[in-house]
Amino acid sequence: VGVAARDPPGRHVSARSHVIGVRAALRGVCIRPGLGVVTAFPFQSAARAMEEEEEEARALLAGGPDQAAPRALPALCDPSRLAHRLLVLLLMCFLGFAIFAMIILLPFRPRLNGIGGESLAVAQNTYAVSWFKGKELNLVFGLQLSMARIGSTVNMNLMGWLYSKIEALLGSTGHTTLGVTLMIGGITCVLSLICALALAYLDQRAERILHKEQGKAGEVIKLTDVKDFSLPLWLIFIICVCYYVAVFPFIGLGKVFFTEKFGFSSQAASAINSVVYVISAPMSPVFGLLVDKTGRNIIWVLCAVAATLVSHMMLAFTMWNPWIAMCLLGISYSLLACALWPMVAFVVPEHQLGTAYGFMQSIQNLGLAIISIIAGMILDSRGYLFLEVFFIACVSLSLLSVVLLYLVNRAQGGNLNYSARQREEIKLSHTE
Ligand SMILES: C[C@H](NC(=O)[C@@H](N)CCCCN)C(=O)O
Repeated sequence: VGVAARDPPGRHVSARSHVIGVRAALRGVCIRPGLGVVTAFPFQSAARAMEEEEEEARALLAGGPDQAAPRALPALCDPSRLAHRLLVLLLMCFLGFAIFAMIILLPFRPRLNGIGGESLAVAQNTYAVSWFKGKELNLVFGLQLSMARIGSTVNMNLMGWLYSKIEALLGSTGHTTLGVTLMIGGITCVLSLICALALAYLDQRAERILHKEQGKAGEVIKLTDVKDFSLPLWLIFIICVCYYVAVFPFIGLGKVFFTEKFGFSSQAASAINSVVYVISAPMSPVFGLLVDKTGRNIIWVLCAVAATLVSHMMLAFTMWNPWIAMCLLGISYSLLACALWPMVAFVVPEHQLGTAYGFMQSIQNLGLAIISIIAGMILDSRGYLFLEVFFIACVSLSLLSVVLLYLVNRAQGGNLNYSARQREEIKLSHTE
């Protein structure tokens, strides 16, 4: 490769031409080092290949706005480099941090945060896949979840303090103090907005620079895409609904459960009830990294759902210290969130990702709305043991769906359970 080369008219060409020569050689062209004499075989197609390559080189060297830019850009501004992806990741995380910090303030917090939080989550998931698929996707989901949890925790701890400071400053309680506190909390949304705008700009810029294809022929986004969703995707949805209905509504009713069944004080019940989210903040990125390094998403989801089942059984049928069960729930929930949500990206084409994630959130929330009502009714009429048995049934259904997903994926030769090495090999073969 390193031989001196001259093009046919005798002009010296740059090192890039060596590469061009070698590429041409690979296409069936023989180059005689030093002389720049090219023997083509077959001549015409090789000459065409050379012409194409030289045209490409000229465009690059001439500094065409799109083609040349990525080579000249510093790492932080180059969308194909890790440094730039990390910048994008930072924006994605702060987008979630701020909005979830604010959501926790809303008077209708239990689910009604639908318009803001859930739509944001769809956008965040779609950005994550678009920027990190085939790279650090599970870790990115873990980090996003972690930042959302930190946002909520910071907020829960800060807002009471802020309210009392404003109360002391204004010398009164009531709506003015509450309004000012909420107003200050709302500033976090401005931070979110800035992150969202920056992300939108960087995303469009990357599309332009990297020539990411948008809306190829036939790739129109339609709501009716839903009817074409594959069986594995539907199973992912079922796992999601059946799993989350046994976690979020349980935490919603958990405080009373711990006071009534285990005789905890109100403060201790609050502490144990929040441990699931407290664990998920540091553990989600760790599990995300683990899933990235090992692959095998279905197996991790299976472990997470099975561990959740054990945790609910401990809470239902034993009087063991409930901290053990709740810590297990926290760990398994963090693992599930990192391994389950990124799987969607493996079973739908990129242009349907937003629809798929939107649909997943919708049915998750529909399930949560219905099950929360049913859970309340069971609690009122039958008490906590029945309620726990109900949650155990939901998790068991989720477990069954994971096993089905494993079998379907295997039968169809799907990629959901590939090891990290298999994924890497496939990526390399596509690059080649
Ligand atoms: C990752 C998973 N996300 C959800 O459940 C979404 N519905 C987003 C929730 C956003 C806050 N309402 C999770 O939080 O475990």
